[in-house]
Amino acid sequence: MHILSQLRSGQLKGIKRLDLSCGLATFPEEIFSLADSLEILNLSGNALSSLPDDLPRLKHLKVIFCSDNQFDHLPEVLGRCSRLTMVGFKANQIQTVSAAALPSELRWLILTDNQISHLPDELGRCHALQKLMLAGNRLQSLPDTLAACTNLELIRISANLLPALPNWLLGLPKLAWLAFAGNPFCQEATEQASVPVRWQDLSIQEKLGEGASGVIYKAHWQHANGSPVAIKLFKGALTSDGLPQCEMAACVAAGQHPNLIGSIGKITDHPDNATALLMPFIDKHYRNLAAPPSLESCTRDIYTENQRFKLATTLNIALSIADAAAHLHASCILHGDLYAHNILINGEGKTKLGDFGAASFYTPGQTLLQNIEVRAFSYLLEELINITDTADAGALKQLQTDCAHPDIKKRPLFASVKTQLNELLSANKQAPQ
Ligand SMILES: Nc1ncnc2c1ncn2[C@@H]1O[C@H](COP(=O)(O)OP(=O)(O)OP(=O)(O)O)[C@@H](O)[C@H]1O
Repeated sequence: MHILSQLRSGQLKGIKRLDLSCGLATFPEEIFSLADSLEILNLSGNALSSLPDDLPRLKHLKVIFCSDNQFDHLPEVLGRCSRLTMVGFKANQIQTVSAAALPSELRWLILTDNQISHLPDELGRCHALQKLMLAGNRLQSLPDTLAACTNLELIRISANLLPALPNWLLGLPKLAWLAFAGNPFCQEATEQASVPVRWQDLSIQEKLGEGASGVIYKAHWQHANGSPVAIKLFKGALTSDGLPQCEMAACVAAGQHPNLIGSIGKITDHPDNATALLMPFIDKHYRNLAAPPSLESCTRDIYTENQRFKLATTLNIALSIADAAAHLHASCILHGDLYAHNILINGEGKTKLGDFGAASFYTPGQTLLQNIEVRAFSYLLEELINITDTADAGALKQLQTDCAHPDIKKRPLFASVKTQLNELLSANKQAPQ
């Protein structure tokens, strides 16, 4: 984080990224002194309601974040910033998004947690769009023109007022991550008999991890016979993917599976009325398979450079995740965020899929939605193949290509994926090592 005096004194000359959060009510003119270098401007957490008309003077600007400010419209000047590819205006009071506000090279648009009831048809002209985050708005419809955004890979439309899931979603050839829970058309979760857990019966210990939506703590629970548990304490009423109560409902409904982190129950009686979920504790030998996407990679996870697997390990990881996904689909749950960064893995290659923040319930009549998740699996498979030491990944690559088929109907379902992976595992065991 930078401070205003550094900017004013000229200390920041030449920087590519500026982060300023200091109660700004107006855009500091001094930012233009960085016009020759600035690519990423983060003004989140201020009191801004407008941007200057001459913003395009920041001629290298690629990314702008203005989350947690006071905008009531998406500033039209953004549409004139020719290099802008990422626009993040989460948690404002935006009601109006006009066509003029959309930069032509837009890849990533975040308008989560606003008051938007209408989006312009011209959004469909943003052909580079890969990531569209609209959870927590008042949308009653989406522009049909979005069918032309064939590069869209991730869509969040949870917690809106949509009467139905648009048909064109199933025609998007690259769509892999979809979240739609908390809309009027959605299946209510059948309330599962989950164990009631009282906050008073828990003693909180160290922090285990933190994501955008919550903080995870280790804890002891009176009824756990001495074994540790984990708590996810949600940060707010809305996450970047949807509503905490939808996440908890899906996590509880998912039940038990060896490759899911799973849940124990919903926590009641939190002193600040925070939403919280009790989960089994996953021991410290497990770590995240990858880190979440960067601004550059947009939709693709980041792996550490020296991470390599043998073919047998890759096949086992793939099989365990296909099995977990098949288990979820058997209960009509779409995970919605099937990503390596949501998979914990231990030294023996055992995996646990977690984070149900983007999960949605679908009806048995919407089974084609499963094929969207199969595309997410294909990305995971592609990444795993890239870090696998083998001269013979041909058959696995073919499976990956099939799972990524641009025609959603031609992708295999997870049951078939599992069969194929089992065959590959048997063949690998018989091959000379
Ligand atoms: N049951 C658990 N036991 C141990 N560690 C856990 C457990 N659940 C989560 N963690 C740790 O906490 C991290 C964050 O968890 P999680 O992905 O659920 O948070 P999040 O807020 O939903 O993240 P996101 O940014 O994707 O919304 C995980 O990556 C993992 O390292």
